[in-house]
Amino acid sequence: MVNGRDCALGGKRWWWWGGEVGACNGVIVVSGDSGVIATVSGGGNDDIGVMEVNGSSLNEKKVTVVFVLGGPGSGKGTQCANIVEHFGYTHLSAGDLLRAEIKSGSENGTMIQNMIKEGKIVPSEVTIKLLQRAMQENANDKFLIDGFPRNEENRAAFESVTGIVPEFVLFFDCSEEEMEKRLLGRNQGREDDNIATIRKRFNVYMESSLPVIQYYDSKGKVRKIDAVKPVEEVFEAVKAVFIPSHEKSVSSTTVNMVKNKGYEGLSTAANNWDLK
Ligand SMILES: Nc1ncnc2c1ncn2[C@@H]1O[C@H](COP(=O)(O)OP(=O)(O)OP(=O)(O)O)[C@@H](O)[C@H]1O
Ligand SMILES: Nc1ccn([C@@H]2O[C@H](COP(=O)(O)O)[C@@H](O)[C@H]2O)c(=O)n1
Repeated sequence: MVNGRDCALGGKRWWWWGGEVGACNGVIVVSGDSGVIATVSGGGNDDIGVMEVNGSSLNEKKVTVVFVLGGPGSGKGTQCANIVEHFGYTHLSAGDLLRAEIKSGSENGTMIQNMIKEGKIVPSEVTIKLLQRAMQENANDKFLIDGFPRNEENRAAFESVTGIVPEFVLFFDCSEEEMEKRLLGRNQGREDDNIATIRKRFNVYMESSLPVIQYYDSKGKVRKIDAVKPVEEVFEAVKAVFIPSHEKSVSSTTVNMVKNKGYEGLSTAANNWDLK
């Protein structure tokens, strides 16, 4: 599976990978299968990830993660931009991180480029490392992870390496016909937005990604959105998922007050509020 070692410490499980243990910044780490424990202070090497397993913690930072899934072209990136603006999340697109890795001249660049051209899924180890680094480098503690996990290997490896369980999974449900039309019209110069690669991406989505969505559905974590509708209508449905339930009930109360008692000053805002 993933390159790393784990061990019990203080009743918790810890995982580390990459670099030298002594270079890690102020975190307790474990030096391998023998269970030798080292407490490290000072130093600093961003390539090392140390996480508490079985808790949503990343380098001692508690994080909230929402996975954003759906077929290629279902509108994940478009809606993530809206969510960032309205709800203060940081958007991490696995595909964008992989494309940036190609541009950076990384040793994995050629392999990643070939996988993307073929619509295939890059090994989890590579993608998870990019996601971890992006979360560690960002001061925010709320992340939308878009286009990940793409298969069972992605899902299981992310969970065991980071210990992060998603808050929920936002699933954009869209017909293949509509997705194909959108991808062919996207016009962002992406090497994989051609009909041959699009077909391969659809096959990978059906065979490998849908089972992941089904897995989370069985855990009651999927929030399904009808993504065939226009952008604004899709976002109305997305908002209803992100607005905490207590806020919804407060606005519901407000609407009832407006309806029952005629609070005219509040009526426009309250009536425009989309209650779901
Ligand atoms: N609801 C919508 N209606 C019509 N067009 C849309 C809608 N949402 C997004 N689009 C357009 O469809 C194209 C694909 O959208 P987007 O890049 O957000 O999809 P995606 O799911 O992130 O794709 P990928 O998985 O390939 O990265 C873009 O050109 C975008 O402007
Ligand atoms: N978890 C992932 C996500 C993406 N890829 C590769 O990137 C391509 C483009 O992804 P988008 O989300 O930007 O459409 C995708 O087809 C894969 O080749 C991946 O390997 N693993």
